[in-house]
Amino acid sequence: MTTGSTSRRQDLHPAGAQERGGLLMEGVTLSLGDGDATVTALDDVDLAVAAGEFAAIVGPSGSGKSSLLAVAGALTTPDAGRVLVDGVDITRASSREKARHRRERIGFVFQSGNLIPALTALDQLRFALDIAGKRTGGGHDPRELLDRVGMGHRVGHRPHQLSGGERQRVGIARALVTRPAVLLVDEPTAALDRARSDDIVTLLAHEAHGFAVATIMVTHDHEVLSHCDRVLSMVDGRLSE
Ligand SMILES: Nc1ncnc2c1ncn2[C@@H]1O[C@H](COP(=O)(O)OP(=O)(O)OP(=O)(O)O)[C@@H](O)[C@H]1O
Repeated sequence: MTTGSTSRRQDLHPAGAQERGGLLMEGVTLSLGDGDATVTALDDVDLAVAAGEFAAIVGPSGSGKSSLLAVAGALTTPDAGRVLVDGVDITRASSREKARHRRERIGFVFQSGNLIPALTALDQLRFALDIAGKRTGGGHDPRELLDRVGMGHRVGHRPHQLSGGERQRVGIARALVTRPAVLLVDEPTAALDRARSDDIVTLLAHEAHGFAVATIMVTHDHEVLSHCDRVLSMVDGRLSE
């Protein structure tokens, strides 16, 4: 773990990474609920995650971590502030454009893979490419990517034929196959034991650096933080280093 000094960040960037914009959030504020029940889920949040950087966000339950991922992923529009993904302001986009940004520029990894039950590992990735309009170009080769994440021997398996760690590997490959600029990861180790949790977070760090993806992982698992380049804390909707 480092504090993310400039020199370290530059060291982490593979060639070409500087051409990508990563994630930038400026003055992001989000209120949820109505009337007396209104909660400030995000309170003037500033965050810059560079291409190829792997940042973790920790904080107590209800502090705003999921809200931050939702705003960064163009799922929720903030009340104020702006969010740039690879240089594009997603807060000003129409619903249709937001959906396109999500498909083309943003990858999501959930707690336990969230794979489609009927599809093989290979088809999970092909389907993601289809949805992003990248089946014939612009994405990674699905077989090569599955091989890279250690799943080359399981391409024909469906989710129920895979272990929890294997499902998570396929979920990570699926999120990366479209070559997103930003990868948003929500509690990826919640369903895994210690050894598999370390494997999965090591893989995320490797791919964030190798593919120059700005990666944000929300986690309650403090044991995996040593694999991250930066750790940020969220308390009452405010983010601090
Ligand atoms: N749809 C909603 N309507 C009203 N308040 C909400 C809504 N969603 C979340 N909140 C509130 O916003 C705040 C931030 O919630 P958020 O889910 O972002 O926290 P979190 O840090 O992800 O929590 P956890 O670690 O438990 O998942 C909390 O006070 C929560 O109760």
